[in-house]
Amino acid sequence: MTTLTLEQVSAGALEGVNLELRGGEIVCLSGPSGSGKSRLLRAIADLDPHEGAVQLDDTPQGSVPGHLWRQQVMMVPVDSQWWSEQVGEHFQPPPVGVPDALGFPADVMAWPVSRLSSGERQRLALFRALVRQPKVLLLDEPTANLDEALIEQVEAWLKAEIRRQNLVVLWVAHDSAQIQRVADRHYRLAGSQLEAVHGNH
Ligand SMILES: Nc1ncnc2c1ncn2[C@@H]1O[C@H](COP(=O)(O)OP(=O)(O)OP(=O)(O)O)[C@@H](O)[C@H]1O
Repeated sequence: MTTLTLEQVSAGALEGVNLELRGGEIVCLSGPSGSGKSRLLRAIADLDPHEGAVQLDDTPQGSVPGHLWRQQVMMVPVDSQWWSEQVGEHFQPPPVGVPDALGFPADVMAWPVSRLSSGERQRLALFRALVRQPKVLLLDEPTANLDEALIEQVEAWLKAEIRRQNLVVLWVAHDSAQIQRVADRHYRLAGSQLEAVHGNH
């Protein structure tokens, strides 16, 4: 089973974070705006400098070039990046189909990226990350741009894929109802520390 280990990680205001995350388990992170949730995800993805050690199974983060690390430890930011004109050009090889839960018609791969709404971009960015089969998914508010009807549908799909692919998942969420539905563990950022939240989230 995949394990991601954080030992004495300090990034921004956060200090000395120790965490062990296991495949197939969803760990939610919450905390006030600006408390450092995205910054912690970026540190784990080797996108921001930090102190302390991050290790994926036996591989220390520093022993692998950043782009190769991120193939395994993949972050899906709230605002995803798109670099080609057509949606399908971001998927190599093109997927056989798009899961129904994401709510797209069959021709979505032929759509120009410029027509995508923020919610469509977010759903396609999640799909793009999952088809690349990383070992770790760092999800920054993955349903932030979705309407009520889609939130639970996308959540359920994500949850099923995470279990099926045994992914290690850190999921930043603000909505306590969502945390209740998806989290196996929940930590809140409080000042410079991560605080475990037990029972009723
Ligand atoms: N590269 C950086 N250098 C210096 N400060 C930064 C950097 N990136 C983020 N910050 C600051 O660190 C703090 C935490 O930012 P972060 O984006 O992690 O917050 P967040 O908890 O994800 O907030 P939100 O819920 O609003 O997205 C903020 O005050 C931000 O301005």
